[in-house]
Amino acid sequence: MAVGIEAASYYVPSLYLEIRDLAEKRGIEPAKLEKGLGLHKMGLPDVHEDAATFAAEALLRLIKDYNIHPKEISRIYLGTESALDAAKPTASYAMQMVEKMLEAEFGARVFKNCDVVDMTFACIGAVDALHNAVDFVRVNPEKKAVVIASDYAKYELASSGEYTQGGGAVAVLVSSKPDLIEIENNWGVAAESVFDFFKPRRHFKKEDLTNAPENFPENIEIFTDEPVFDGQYSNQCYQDRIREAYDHYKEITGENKPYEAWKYLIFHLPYAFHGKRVFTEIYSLENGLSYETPEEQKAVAKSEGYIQFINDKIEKSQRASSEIGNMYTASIFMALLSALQTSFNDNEELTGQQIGFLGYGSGSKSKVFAGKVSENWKNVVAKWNLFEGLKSRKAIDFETYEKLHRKQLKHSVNTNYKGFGLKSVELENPVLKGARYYEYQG
Ligand SMILES: CC(C)(COP(=O)([O-])OP(=O)([O-])OC[C@H]1O[C@@H](n2cnc3c(N)ncnc32)[C@H](O)[C@@H]1OP(=O)([O-])[O-])[C@@H](O)C(=O)NCCC(=O)NCCSC(=O)C[C@@](C)(O)CC(=O)[O-]
Repeated sequence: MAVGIEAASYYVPSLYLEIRDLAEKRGIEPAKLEKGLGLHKMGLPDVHEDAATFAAEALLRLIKDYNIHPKEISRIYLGTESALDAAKPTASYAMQMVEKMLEAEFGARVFKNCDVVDMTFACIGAVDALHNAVDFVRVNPEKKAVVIASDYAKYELASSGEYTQGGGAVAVLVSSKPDLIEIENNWGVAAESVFDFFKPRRHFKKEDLTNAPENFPENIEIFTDEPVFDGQYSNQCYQDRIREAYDHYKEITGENKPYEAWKYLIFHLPYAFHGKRVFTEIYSLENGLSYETPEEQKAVAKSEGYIQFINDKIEKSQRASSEIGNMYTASIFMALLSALQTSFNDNEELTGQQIGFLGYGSGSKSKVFAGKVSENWKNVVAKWNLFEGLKSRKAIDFETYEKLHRKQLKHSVNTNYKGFGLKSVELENPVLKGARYYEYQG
């Protein structure tokens, strides 16, 4: 039975900063960011936006654009690492926002019987959600599930992660009528617990710990919005995990060089050029090329064969990432949208083509799997207008960016915005302290 993605939609935050402006202010050569990492713009949430509003926007668009009856949705699985609360799922906030918008047409609490949950494993959480949703539909072919990937990738100012920031959401409808892409049931998996990138949630105090060792510092403050990370080590973990998951995929499928059959290779993209930079290892192993020394690795990356391979199989998936930045869980889904939108715009025919996916989440895990493009794919893509949509965002200057980052702005940059927005956070009432309230501004 065919199971996969029937429909897809996305939301990108309404503001952006030109990467050149950041490079200039931080004293970084713009060519390093543009030509080395493939960065052009950095997508940024306005004051009223967060992972919940991104998710709600993408979900509402999915329902409206494809005329989905919301009661047909049995499950909403949200992959995120930008959770707004450690207990109440971000999916529940998104669900409530969308329910309110649908009330006039479908009545109150349209998702009353919908199974809603968050899944977290850094950037691979939404691939896990997809994996689970696909399994769910395989067992229940008459049912449908929505997977949402929603995140805000925020790093410390002036850190090496700063220029890779971004955000947004992608929502997909998973069913046994996969009009966009059928997902095959072969999942290469590789996991290892490492500290390449993580977000410790507590402010540690020695007095709070019953068994604190003698040398435990009196008070450690760790802020939670921004990750603790080691950039080059995270690159290495990513490269190791995808190699292991790719090997596992080969073991499961018995295929020899699976990537050769893939029309596109869709990676988790922490920045646009990451996939093409790390795939050199698998490419070398598959083609019997030496990959030991840095010189040999450079030679593979610069070889005519590899450059042709990138142009054919990876480049189109990078385009949206260059304009948005890291979307964490949503990056791999956006890379798929980017490749399909480009093929659509170029009038290419993709029906029946196989697409390979290489997901990664820090901490760490990779999943490698494949899908087959369906006959109706163009009808699904026709709703996106991805690159046109990106043009409607508003550019901000560097000073505004820094204030936004430091949470120093009291009002939205786009006062006349249209869409979901955070209206208030309860600070006084002890039984509601921290509750977040959202409204739609039409
Ligand atoms: C990603 C890094 C490590 C990059 O770190 P970096 O130090 O900014 O850059 P680099 O030195 O690794 O690479 C710069 C590239 O620019 C080139 N370059 C240099 N100068 C020029 C010039 N003038 N003209 C043209 N090119 C130039 C240079 O040659 C090189 O290209 P190469 O040749 O190696 O391919 C950093 O940005 C970082 O720490 N980011 C945050 C962590 C991260 O994104 N890690 C990625 C892997 S882990 C992951 O993907 C998971 C994650 C992060 O999404 C989180 C999750 O799972 O939740």
